[in-house]
Amino acid sequence: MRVDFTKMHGLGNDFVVIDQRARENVHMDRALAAALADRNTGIGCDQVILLEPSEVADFRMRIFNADGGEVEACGNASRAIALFHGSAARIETGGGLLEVTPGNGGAAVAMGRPRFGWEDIPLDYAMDTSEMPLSWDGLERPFAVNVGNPHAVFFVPAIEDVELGSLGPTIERDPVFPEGVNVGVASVASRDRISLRVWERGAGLTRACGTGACAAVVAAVERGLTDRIVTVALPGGELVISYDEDGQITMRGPASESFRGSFDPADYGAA
Ligand SMILES: N[C@@H](CCC[C@H](N)C(=O)O)C(=O)O
Repeated sequence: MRVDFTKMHGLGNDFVVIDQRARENVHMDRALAAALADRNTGIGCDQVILLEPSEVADFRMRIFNADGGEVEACGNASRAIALFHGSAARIETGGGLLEVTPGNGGAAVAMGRPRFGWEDIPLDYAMDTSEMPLSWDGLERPFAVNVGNPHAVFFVPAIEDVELGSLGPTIERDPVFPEGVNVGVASVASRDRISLRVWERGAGLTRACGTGACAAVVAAVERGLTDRIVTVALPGGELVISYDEDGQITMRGPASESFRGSFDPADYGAA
């Protein structure tokens, strides 16, 4: 049995998309997702995305990180799926309902409202999430926020000076984050522009992270560092994030498709 997939991209974040809205083609689990995502022996991607029917929205999007773990949200994949679907849609995710509108070579995504409670991130114990009283090798006092998935954002003078490749995994797996965390380092260039690098939970250093961009802007606005509409420059390109007075986050940016193919799950160890 062969399973069709589409390779999609959002600013260098890349996805293997499997559409199971009409019927289930494959049972996805941690081992199969990790095997498909492997860049040496699999198709290669940052996240495997599964589309399924939904009872509460137009369809459901499931997200598996490159390590195979299933997670709640993926901003860049949301734009890619808007493009794949081809028209405006409401999408059910583990992190909440998203509204996507394709256009201008990408999409706008209404990402919902951020959550700031320590139990919502989640953290292991109560503390001020807007300035966590912790540090890791000079990276200190992150802003923790859940934008559908958990993020810790550190504001630093220069993002390229941070050893994110070694500090990222340490912070991601610190017991203070019982479900792990995505780690962002951000620098504020002006009231409407920041630069950002992200170590993604379960995927490592990626060229862009859409939810990371949302988290960084929410953190910057809440700390009074920027206005509410901010261009976020990531290694893979730019996103525009707005965080309105009502607390709603909207992400705008590009997405693309590169190729379609098929695979036999048995070649990746699936029964
Ligand atoms: N690439 C993403 C985020 C994917 C999930 C994340 N690694 C997590 O574990 O929460 C994005 O564009 O938001």
